[in-house]
Amino acid sequence: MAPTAPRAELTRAESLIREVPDYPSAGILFRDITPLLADGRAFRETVDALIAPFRGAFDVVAGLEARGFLLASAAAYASGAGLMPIRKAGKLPRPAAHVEYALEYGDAEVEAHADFPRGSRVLLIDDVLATGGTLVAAHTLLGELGYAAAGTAVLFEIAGLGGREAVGDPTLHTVFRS
Ligand SMILES: O=P(O)(O)OC[C@H]1O[C@H](OP(=O)(O)OP(=O)(O)O)[C@H](O)[C@@H]1O
Ligand SMILES: Nc1ncnc2[nH]cnc12
Repeated sequence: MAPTAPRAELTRAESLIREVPDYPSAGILFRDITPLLADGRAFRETVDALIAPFRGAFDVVAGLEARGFLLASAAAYASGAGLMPIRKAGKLPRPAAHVEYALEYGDAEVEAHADFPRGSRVLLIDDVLATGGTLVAAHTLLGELGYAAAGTAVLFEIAGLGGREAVGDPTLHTVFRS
């Protein structure tokens, strides 16, 4: 696995995150990571930085639909771990667990298959932490499936919305924060 990039490289990657006011609704400052993903070097360095604290401590990477998939699949590939997609309700043919939750701009439901042995160590990855509703739901889902939380890694943490406190995971690692 690649070594973690120098801070200057990560600062450049962070500068690529675009702020979009009033999307998807009035009053929301949307953090758009697509320009960062469009830059191959920044994409690779941020994925490496996401998983660096958890090296050797997980068997599976779980990603939240949809933007979390982009990071989690790259992280799973880079680390040789399996990939667990946590999908919005109604997208999986044989969901084994289902959780409803609220996020910064709406409500949602997530589901997952039980394709890994109970006790598997799962690293949870998402792009943005806002209120924490999504990650709390994902942790509940992992618990219902009998998996062990190996850690939580997020690309961008929005401060001031209580997300870190809601998630309450001492391992929570965020590469960038507002
Ligand atoms: O901390 P929270 O308030 O829960 O918000 C964070 C979540 O919101 C976004 O997902 P969204 O459901 O908008 O899905 P998307 O990736 O399909 O855009 C983002 O990708 C996180 O998963
Ligand atoms: N402000 C925000 N920007 C991007 N994704 C989000 N998910 C929840 N709040 C968000």
